[in-house]
Amino acid sequence: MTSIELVEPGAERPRLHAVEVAGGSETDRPRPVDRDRAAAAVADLLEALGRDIRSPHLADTPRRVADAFAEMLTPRPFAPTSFANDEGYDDLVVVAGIPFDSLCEHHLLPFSGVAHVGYVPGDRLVGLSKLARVVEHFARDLQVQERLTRQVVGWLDDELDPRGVGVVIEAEHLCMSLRGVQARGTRTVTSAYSGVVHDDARTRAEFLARCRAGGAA
Ligand SMILES: Nc1nc2c(ncn2[C@@H]2O[C@H](COP(=O)(O)OP(=O)(O)OP(=O)(O)O)[C@@H](O)[C@H]2O)c(=O)[nH]1
Ligand SMILES: [Zn+2]
Repeated sequence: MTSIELVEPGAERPRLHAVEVAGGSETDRPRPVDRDRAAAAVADLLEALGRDIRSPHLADTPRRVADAFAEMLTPRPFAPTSFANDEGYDDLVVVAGIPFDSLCEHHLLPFSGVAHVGYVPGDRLVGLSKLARVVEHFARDLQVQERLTRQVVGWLDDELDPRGVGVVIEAEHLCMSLRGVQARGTRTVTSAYSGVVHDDARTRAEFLARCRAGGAA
């Protein structure tokens, strides 16, 4: 079982084993946030954008922005505890409507929405809150929605060895609504499945029905 040490916002990012399983590697591992350097870069950015960084209104802005990004890129630590499935529960467990915020790796703008996470247990169950915590763990990174979706599936497969996993994520990307195409209100829906949720159409349909019951369209 993986355990996560306590970290300060902006300290070296804790990595769950599934990151390596689901596509990352030691070479992609982010370095700790250097807040002084980040603040200096924000000051440069403001100047490049034609703003007067000597203005008293902007005096603390570089530091605030550096702190905000450090916070948004640092998940809260958690211990992904699991326990024996003594009763032999063999149906879907679904936590629907888990709210999350992430940062698009293309524009550094937020994308936010809900994740629906389900699995069919094997020998182990996981604490329900951990399904929300693992979404946050992978969301607090520079992301694309497809990778986030697959990382949550990979983590559950790796951690629990369940009979199957399903994850659906619905989000609005501010880079699509505030700028560029300015398609306000559009939602991107991604999904990833493994095991019986992938292979068995009835199990997948039941998972999607429970997602809808939990708020999915
Ligand atoms: N597949 C995927 N694309 C994303 C995600 N977040 C943002 N994007 C897209 O990434 C693309 C980047 O496209 P580029 O053409 O390089 O950048 P751009 O000129 O800013 O594109 P526009 O947004 O169309 O103005 C855009 O189409 C975004 O909508 C994501 O999570 N998944
Ligand atoms: Zn974007």
